[in-house]
Amino acid sequence: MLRSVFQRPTLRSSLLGAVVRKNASRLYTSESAKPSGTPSVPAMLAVASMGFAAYYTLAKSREGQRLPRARQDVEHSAAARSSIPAFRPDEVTVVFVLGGPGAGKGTQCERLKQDFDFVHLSAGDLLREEQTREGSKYGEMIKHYIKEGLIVPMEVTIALLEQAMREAIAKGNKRRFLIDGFPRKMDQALKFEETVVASQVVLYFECPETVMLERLLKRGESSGRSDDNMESIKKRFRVFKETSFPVIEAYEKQNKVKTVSCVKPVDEVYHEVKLVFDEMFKK
Ligand SMILES: Nc1ncnc2c1ncn2[C@@H]1O[C@H](COP(=O)(O)OP(=O)(O)OP(=O)(O)O)[C@@H](O)[C@H]1O
Ligand SMILES: O=c1ccn([C@@H]2O[C@H](COP(=O)(O)O)[C@@H](O)[C@H]2O)c(=O)[nH]1
Repeated sequence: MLRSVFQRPTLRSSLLGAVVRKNASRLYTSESAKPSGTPSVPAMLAVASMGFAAYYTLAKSREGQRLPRARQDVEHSAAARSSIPAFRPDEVTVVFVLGGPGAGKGTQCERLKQDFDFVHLSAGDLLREEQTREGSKYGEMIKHYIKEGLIVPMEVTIALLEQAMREAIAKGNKRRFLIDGFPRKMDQALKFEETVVASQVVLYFECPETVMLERLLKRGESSGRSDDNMESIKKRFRVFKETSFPVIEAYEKQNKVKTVSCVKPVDEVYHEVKLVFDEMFKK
């Protein structure tokens, strides 16, 4: 049974299938859970085309930087494919690493990648990199979303993740990925699994808000992150609780979640995490 450290969000559909149906009838933009009415058709079209344009321009702008990648690869990338995933799950392993802001996901991933030959891809890091990349059309938008603790349009994040995966495969033939801090919203989870690759397991770091708050404020003393301050942290907690935690619940219903408490010191948490990985990924 998945335990939430938060007050439980409004009861969501119990099966992922139900979530899919629910999401299909609702317009997802990038913003986190806000009470929404039925959007107008022009609004839906506008947002959909913005998302597509965002993805397309990002893919285009980075095309030249890619490691050997044929034109047909671009044409088969997420924007163009309808339902052909980029990778096969028997060739590429993806572990989603989820948990509240400051739970310790990045810290544990850094340990795991050393012991289990995984590539660690933090969605937040990729977005921050894109935010400061010279010439990026999305820098300002990403900056705003991060400061406000909102979820960047999924087309941008998925394109960055897919590209980073392709680069890791081309560079070192690495095929195991820890995707840290993604998916944060149900539509991202579904789109990633449909267009990139299905995940194998979800590692959920459970941590009370009080502990995360203390860690984030301490990290904020030196991180330079625009969102490691009380105002942004509160917003990030709310988005996690309302939008991201339901993703974990949905995966839990598929029996894909391994939960580890992140409250103890780093080494002790890692001991628990290693037990999970030893069982699943021992060479
Ligand atoms: N088990 C732990 N005990 C004490 N401090 C920890 C522990 N794990 C991580 N930290 C510290 O807490 C802070 C947040 O950790 P980390 O950056 O790994 O979290 P995160 O979940 O990746 O955060 P975010 O989602 O905001 O990127 C860091 O300063 C880290 O050094
Ligand atoms: O899939 C994602 C991941 C992250 N974001 C945005 O980045 C910040 C920071 O993420 P961390 O994982 O804490 O580094 C997050 O609050 C979001 O604004 C995103 O939009 N989508």
